[in-house]
Amino acid sequence: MATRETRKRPNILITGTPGTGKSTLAPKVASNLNMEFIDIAGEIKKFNLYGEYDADYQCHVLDEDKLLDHLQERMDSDEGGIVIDYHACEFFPERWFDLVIVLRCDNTILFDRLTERNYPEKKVRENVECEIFGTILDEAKESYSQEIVHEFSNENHDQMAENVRKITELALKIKKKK
Ligand SMILES: Nc1ncnc2c1ncn2[C@@H]1O[C@H](COP(=O)(O)OP(=O)(O)O)[C@@H](O)[C@H]1O
Repeated sequence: MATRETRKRPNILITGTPGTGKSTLAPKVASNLNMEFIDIAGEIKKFNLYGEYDADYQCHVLDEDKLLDHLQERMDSDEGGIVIDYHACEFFPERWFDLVIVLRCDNTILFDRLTERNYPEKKVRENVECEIFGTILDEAKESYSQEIVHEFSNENHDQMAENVRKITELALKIKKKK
């Protein structure tokens, strides 16, 4: 079972409210660092890692234990070098990550992005409120050591390019440390 001290290459979690740009940015970071990107949302669907059906939101609910079991072998490997993105972070084992990146976005920009996805009005509102309250950032700070949590605004393409550069730099610094 690898730790931050034993892992050959860093594992990176990109998190943030839905719509903050995780699935756009994470593959770019992985490619920049020649690391593996795991598409969590895709794997949940492909391997049916669901629990019960939520009638309110008319969708299946993730079974977190099934997801953790599914990821464990790769995430506990001494190799490391994995980038994942997910809109929650508190249920992953703290030992899995060397960097936790929380993407942020102005709530009006986020509102437009989520509306464009045709989310139901209730789901748009709840996600925008979550971003206003900084819920994901709070979860990250409560779940991981402060020094590995970084918050980046991700509102336009210049910021995305700058964020890819900064995250790459942070990851390479960790690699050099070993
Ligand atoms: N930095 C950015 N600047 C402008 N648009 C962005 C940026 N990041 C993502 N987007 C756009 O915002 C929408 C949501 O991005 P996405 O990566 O799907 O978010 P998430 O994976 O966090 O839900 C997409 O239409 C995407 O093209």
